[in-house]
Amino acid sequence: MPGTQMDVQNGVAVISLHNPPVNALHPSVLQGLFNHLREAQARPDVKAVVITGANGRFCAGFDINQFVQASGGGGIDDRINESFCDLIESGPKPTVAAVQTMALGGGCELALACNARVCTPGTSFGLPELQLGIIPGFGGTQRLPRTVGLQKAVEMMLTSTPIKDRAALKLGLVDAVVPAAQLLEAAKQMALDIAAGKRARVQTLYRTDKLEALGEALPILHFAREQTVKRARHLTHPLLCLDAIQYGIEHGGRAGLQKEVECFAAAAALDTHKALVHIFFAQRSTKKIKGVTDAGLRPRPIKRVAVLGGGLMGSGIATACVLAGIEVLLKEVNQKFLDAGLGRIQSNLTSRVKKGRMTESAAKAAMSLVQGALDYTGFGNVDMVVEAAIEDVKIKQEIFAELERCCRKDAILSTNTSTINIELVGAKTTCPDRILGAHFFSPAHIMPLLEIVRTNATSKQVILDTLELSTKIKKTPVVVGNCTGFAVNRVFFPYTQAACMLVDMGLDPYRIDKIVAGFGMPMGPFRLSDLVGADVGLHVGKNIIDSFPERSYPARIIQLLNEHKRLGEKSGRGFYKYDARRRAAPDADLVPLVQQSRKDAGLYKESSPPPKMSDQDIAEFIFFPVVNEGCRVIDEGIVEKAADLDVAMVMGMGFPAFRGGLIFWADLVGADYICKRLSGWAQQFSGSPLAGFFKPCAYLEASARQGTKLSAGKGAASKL
Ligand SMILES: C[C@H](O)CC(=O)SCCNC(=O)CCNC(=O)[C@H](O)C(C)(C)COP(=O)(O)OP(=O)(O)OC[C@H]1O[C@@H](n2cnc3c(N)ncnc32)[C@H](O)[C@@H]1OP(=O)(O)O
Repeated sequence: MPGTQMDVQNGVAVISLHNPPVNALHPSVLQGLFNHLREAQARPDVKAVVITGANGRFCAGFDINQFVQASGGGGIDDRINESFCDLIESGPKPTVAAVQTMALGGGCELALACNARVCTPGTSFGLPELQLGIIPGFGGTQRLPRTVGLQKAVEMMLTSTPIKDRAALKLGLVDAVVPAAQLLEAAKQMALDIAAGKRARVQTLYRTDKLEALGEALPILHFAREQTVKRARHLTHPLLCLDAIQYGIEHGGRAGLQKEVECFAAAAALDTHKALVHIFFAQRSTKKIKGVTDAGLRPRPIKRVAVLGGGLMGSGIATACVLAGIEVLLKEVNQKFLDAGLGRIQSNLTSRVKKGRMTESAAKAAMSLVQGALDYTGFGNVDMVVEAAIEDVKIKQEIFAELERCCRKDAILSTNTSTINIELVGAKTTCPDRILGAHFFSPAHIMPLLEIVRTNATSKQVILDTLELSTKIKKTPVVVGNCTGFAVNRVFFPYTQAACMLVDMGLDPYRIDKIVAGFGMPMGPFRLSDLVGADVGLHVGKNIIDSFPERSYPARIIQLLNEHKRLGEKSGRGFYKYDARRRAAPDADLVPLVQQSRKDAGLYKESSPPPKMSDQDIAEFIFFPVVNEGCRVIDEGIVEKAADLDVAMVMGMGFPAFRGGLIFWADLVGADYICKRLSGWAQQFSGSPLAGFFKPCAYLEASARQGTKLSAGKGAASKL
């Protein structure tokens, strides 16, 4: 049961938070804390109080589960802030926080309310509430600026980025950093020193020495607001956070606390908060696979990986591995390609050094983990192979047959194919249980998602080991079933196809891109097509069309771009034209291609006006077919749960996290509405092959009819 414990020794009451694994502030922990504080403040044998966390961790903040269970901010109100002021910051006896490992969110706010803080090396301090769609609610908007200065506090809150012990010491967020074994003693001594008047008792809420003068503070806040509107124009809660900070600066910390409560409640009422909390838990639940992670197996460590192919993908995968300390054997077909592959890994590492993300010596150490190879010598030593050769079934089949001969009998054999059936890839082997897809997204050392594609034959152990690898190389894994496009590319195929259809219907591609970016995607479908390359688009599109001909729109414009060598960014022209710095601009030369595509499609006559469609119509025309395909993927069991698809869409395609992922968003819109709109378009195109593109699938229809949530999963919506 979550709670607190109190132990009084030599005049100091040590109160520890207990709620494994991260001592989150569950209401019963807060209740226990306040009860113990009241007791300690009243007891004559207590001179001072130390607050710490059990099991080597201080606290990761308010219990986020409460936001799911209780609506409207999980029951956070101004009574908690009053207790922080009256029992921790300004009670009769001084308080010191003894912090290990982490003080995040409410945990950091708790530490800030104490009169001093001591921590262990490596501890992180931060207020990451904004990443959950809320703002700090236990006084962080007031106490952090008064501790580290406004500029730094605003940066920490708006970016949700924690700082480490050394930086915290420099900024005055902690008073001392001591080894773990000395933490409690140091904190107790500091508390007694404050009680004895040997050390000043700091009540942060009333401090002004670290705050910039009003004339300096207001421009900082103004600039932060401008930047927020520019970078996160869909989000309100960062502005609410700035409102609370500003109010406190103008009216004092105590009034600021009141404003913080109001702003917190306003943020907590928004869908953004619900969506981001959903993503927080969904991201953690992708690692829990029924029948695999609960099967009592232990993951085998992967220390050596062979990567086949040193192209963009292979070199990115190799980079991700060496960054995690994994040895890599990079194989290429000839010395020239091998040198190019090694060069790419080196330049990935150099770029990290330039950005200050790693030291030169760390980059050198990482590069030393890579060994080049032109044949399969050395493959007998690897724990796993990731094949990233060209997308050709025959070549892949030969490679896998060779891998079975050269690798250990327990080595995992994976392919990074984005389109080819995994069973086909392994067809010429006798070890289907060791074969799976490890589908990385480009650039593989940066993109956070790893689709782990299992076939019916892939063993639990192999899936478990690959899950472990994903954690090691800092990727979020999503385990998916084997089908064309797997989860991400399959669900997203209607995205580009619907956008191309709109162009063929007479709409301007640049308007479409603007609307889709306005929806929250990092870029519109045409800008994305240019980034990926029209040649890649054509190749992937062909696979999709071959697999799902009854619901595909063969986008002629992509073919025309290929014919005219307008492959996108890499060739300087695609839907857009690009300058030397790869900045995109609309291109008038695209017009003849668009006209040709429209002529071929026969959906629009140049002499008539384009159809009248609002921005919302356009967004729905593009995203609702994507939802429809997502429903099929859930229904077919390609993903284990809808939340996995949400994570895959956010991390693989940049679907806005603040909308909670594809299916979470679709449920907010409503299955019934989506189904009606799709049926309307299917009707509009009835008699033409396009009707199939929009036809609602059985799962969506059943959800709409029965009023069940799309996220409820397979079986929830009976198709009868
Ligand atoms: C009023 C206040 O201002 C409001 C708040 O405090 S809101 C909360 C603010 N705090 C945060 O946002 C921190 C969220 N947590 C994290 O960033 C990371 O979990 C962490 C850095 C603490 C630990 O990361 P890591 O070691 O990779 O472990 P991770 O898998 O993320 O978490 C371990 C478990 O703790 C849970 N957890 C982490 N923080 C939690 C929290 N604040 N509440 C409830 N559960 C939490 C996770 O859900 C996970 O549970 P699981 O094992 O059942 O899946």
